[in-house]
Amino acid sequence: MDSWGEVNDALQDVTNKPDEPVADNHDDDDEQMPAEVDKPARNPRDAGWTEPVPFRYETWTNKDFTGWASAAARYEWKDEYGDVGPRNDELEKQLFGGEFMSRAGHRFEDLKQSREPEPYSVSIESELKLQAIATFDDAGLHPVLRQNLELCMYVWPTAIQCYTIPALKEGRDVIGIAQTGSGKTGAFLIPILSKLMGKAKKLAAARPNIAEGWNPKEHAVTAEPLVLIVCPTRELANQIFDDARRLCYRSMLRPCVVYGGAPGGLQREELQKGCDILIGTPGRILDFMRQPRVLSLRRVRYTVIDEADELLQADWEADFNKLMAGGDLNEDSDHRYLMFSASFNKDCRKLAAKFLSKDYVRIRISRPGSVVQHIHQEVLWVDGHRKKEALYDLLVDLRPTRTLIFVNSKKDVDFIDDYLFNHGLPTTSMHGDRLQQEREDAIRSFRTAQCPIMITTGVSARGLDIVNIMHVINFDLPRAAQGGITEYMHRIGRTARIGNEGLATSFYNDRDEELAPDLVKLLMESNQPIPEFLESFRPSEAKLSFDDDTTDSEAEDAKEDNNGAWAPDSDDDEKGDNNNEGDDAPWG
Ligand SMILES: Nc1ncnc2c1ncn2[C@@H]1O[C@H](COP(=O)(O)OP(=O)(O)OP(=O)(O)O)[C@@H](O)[C@H]1O
Repeated sequence: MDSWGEVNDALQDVTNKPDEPVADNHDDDDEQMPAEVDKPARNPRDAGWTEPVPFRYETWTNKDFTGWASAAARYEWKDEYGDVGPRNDELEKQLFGGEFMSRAGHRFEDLKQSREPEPYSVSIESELKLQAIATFDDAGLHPVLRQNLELCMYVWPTAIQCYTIPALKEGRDVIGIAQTGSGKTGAFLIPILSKLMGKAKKLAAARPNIAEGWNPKEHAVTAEPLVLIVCPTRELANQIFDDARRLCYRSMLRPCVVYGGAPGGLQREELQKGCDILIGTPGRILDFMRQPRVLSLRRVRYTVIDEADELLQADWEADFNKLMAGGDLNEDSDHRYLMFSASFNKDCRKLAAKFLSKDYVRIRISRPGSVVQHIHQEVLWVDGHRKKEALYDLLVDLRPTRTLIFVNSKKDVDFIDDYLFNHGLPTTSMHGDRLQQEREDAIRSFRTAQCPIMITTGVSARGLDIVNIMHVINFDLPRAAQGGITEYMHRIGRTARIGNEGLATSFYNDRDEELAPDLVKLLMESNQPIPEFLESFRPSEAKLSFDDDTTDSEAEDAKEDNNGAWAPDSDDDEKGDNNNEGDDAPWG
């Protein structure tokens, strides 16, 4: 897309205005898709879209299939290596050579720490005087890790990395909050792996010398990871595993990933080859914890909870406690806990504090729950009965670009996918009822742009980092039960990552009114246009207020501080905005 003006013209063609009402015969509770209306006119090929590609049943349903994401190649250490392993050109190409890795965009400057004035607010809560690093060279990183950052083409640290790296160096527990796509994964992986690389030989459990051959019956060991990273979805676990494979390159640290839906046997075998960094979804980690000969958490030094506010929800308390207690088996008191997310309200903060040491450091870059400025947000009025035609029009009117479409139910994912596919658009789709092989195929074909349009539920709202998603479409806006405005923020954060720009278009009609007040505040905060039909939801008070993790004393201070850009909304404090009872249970 060349100009946002061009985008705007296309968007105007799509919407029907609320002042020209079209009869909407939908029962409010009826989530059924409407019957097909007019056939779309333009051909996707004329619009430049590639041919649709069907799901590869023969490949993915082959019982001998071994191409699971969890089996991806990683650097295998040999006993005879000294401190650094030799290069492996083939693997290096696979790990770093990809055109499918996100690269820093032209707005990356906005994410850096040392700009005056900074384009975001920074709040550090700690009795430590935390000295942010300005460059990776300031950070005293292990040389192998430093080289791996170069291979990743990370030139400058982002603000959350600038503060988290020294906090971990000081040996503190951390809550890290920063906007979507601002490098939070690196913020925990870089300092942890750098610290461990120097000591891996001393700390890590014994493992087989795989280079001499691998026979599970003879060589299998119990996995005793030094790092446990827990996250809510399988796709996110795989993505963190990919980052860990890159950053562990040429070191003896061996990452593994475990998640539901994929063969447990294959994952067990990888664990039994030795595992220093374990990434996974809670359900599968707990499964392996019940097999003490396969997995023991007694050596864990770092437990990281990614998307922590999602995993801290009350529904998951029992499992969460078990996971955290598993790590406590480490008799050594030197065990750090870290929690990260782009959203964190006050309730989460209270819960989180129960698991962290008293002197934990809280690092907040920008307001928790805020949206990066380089997402262009558009809200269009589209009546329920013509949403799918509007979606088609939008897709063929804009220049083809990688597009992620969110709907609120699994049934509608299937429906919209069929509709667009049958009208010649190159779609794929994913939701929590799909077989794991279908999920992995969908992500792969979306990532490689074989199918540049993916339709999905909230299961893809958090964490997913796919290069060049230029457009996120909320076919349905999230309901309160699906996380409301927090979910909206995570969904649209799949575009405009690491300093790139992107567009988020949301279809709105009177069934979305419950979201309107929060949506308007978020649009105002991020300097986005407010459409006419949302004008009446503008807050009456001049200063915007939000439900975030600010404490009562900070709230008082903020009320007194008339210069502040934002302040907490004490009325909202009790609400808890993360009740994600949505469509897909996060625990894989
Ligand atoms: N310092 C850096 N320089 C360049 N690219 C980076 C840097 N740090 C991270 N990245 C890249 O930025 C992208 C986004 O990072 P990441 O997925 O960690 O974001 P996030 O803050 O966790 O987002 P979300 O809240 O959506 O989970 C990734 O592709 C990552 O490789």
